[in-house]
Amino acid sequence: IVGGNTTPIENQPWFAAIYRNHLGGSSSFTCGGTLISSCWVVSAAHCFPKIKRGENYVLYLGQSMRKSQTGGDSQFEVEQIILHENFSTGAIAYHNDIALLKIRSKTGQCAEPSRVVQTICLPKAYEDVPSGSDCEVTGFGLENQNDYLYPEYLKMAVVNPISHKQCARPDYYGTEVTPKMLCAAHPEWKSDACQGDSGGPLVCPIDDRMVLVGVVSWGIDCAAENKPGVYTRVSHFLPWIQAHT
Ligand SMILES: NC(=[NH2+])c1ccc2[nH]c(-c3ccc[nH]c3=O)nc2c1
Repeated sequence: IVGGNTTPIENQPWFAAIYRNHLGGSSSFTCGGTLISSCWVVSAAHCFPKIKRGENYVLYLGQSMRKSQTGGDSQFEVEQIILHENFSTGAIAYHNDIALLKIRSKTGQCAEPSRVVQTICLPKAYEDVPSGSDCEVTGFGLENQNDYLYPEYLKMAVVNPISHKQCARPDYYGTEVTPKMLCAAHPEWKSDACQGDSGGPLVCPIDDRMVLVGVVSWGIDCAAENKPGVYTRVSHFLPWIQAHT
């Protein structure tokens, strides 16, 4: 996250941190995710390139610090990874960049709600978010696109959705951006998601509830002028989510 602030997990209790296990026992942070029900986390398909069986990934809920893999009650195995069947890579865009992860604790349980673990609400099918909304994007991604170390603490930034028309302008992303994507940016291009935030949540207040409006997907650079963050538009994938959970 470029700009924004550190945030305790209590403020984003649906946030999931996804790590890849490597041979030899080490693990590296891969992507963010969002808890949508006790057993299911939504993330981005591009986070799981050469689809490997779930055993290669481990997922933490309830963590405000990246390396504090205390294990125990907040650690989950990834039992199943479902990539959108039409996921594809364009010139700069990812298409249908959404994945579902089925999680399971060591004792075979799903997530238990607590002060630091909660599900997020899903939008209604094809529901639009009021433009100009103050939405929140959260993750352990880079604080500056020239960094190479991820921050230790979870961060959150406020960004505003922008219209498809504006985002499809030639000096923005042109025809690379489609109506199944949502663009969001800071009015002065001061904060944005960045590498490592992929898969994480863009949540917006709709009728006094926080709703999962976007999944961090792609962008040119981070917090660059006229280069908004691009998110998978969750409301356009509700039938798919319902069919697979
Ligand atoms: N500006 C943004 N909103 C953004 C979001 C996700 C990104 N993911 C990446 C990225 C860059 C290089 C390698 N892997 C990545 O995911 N850049 C990104 C930029």
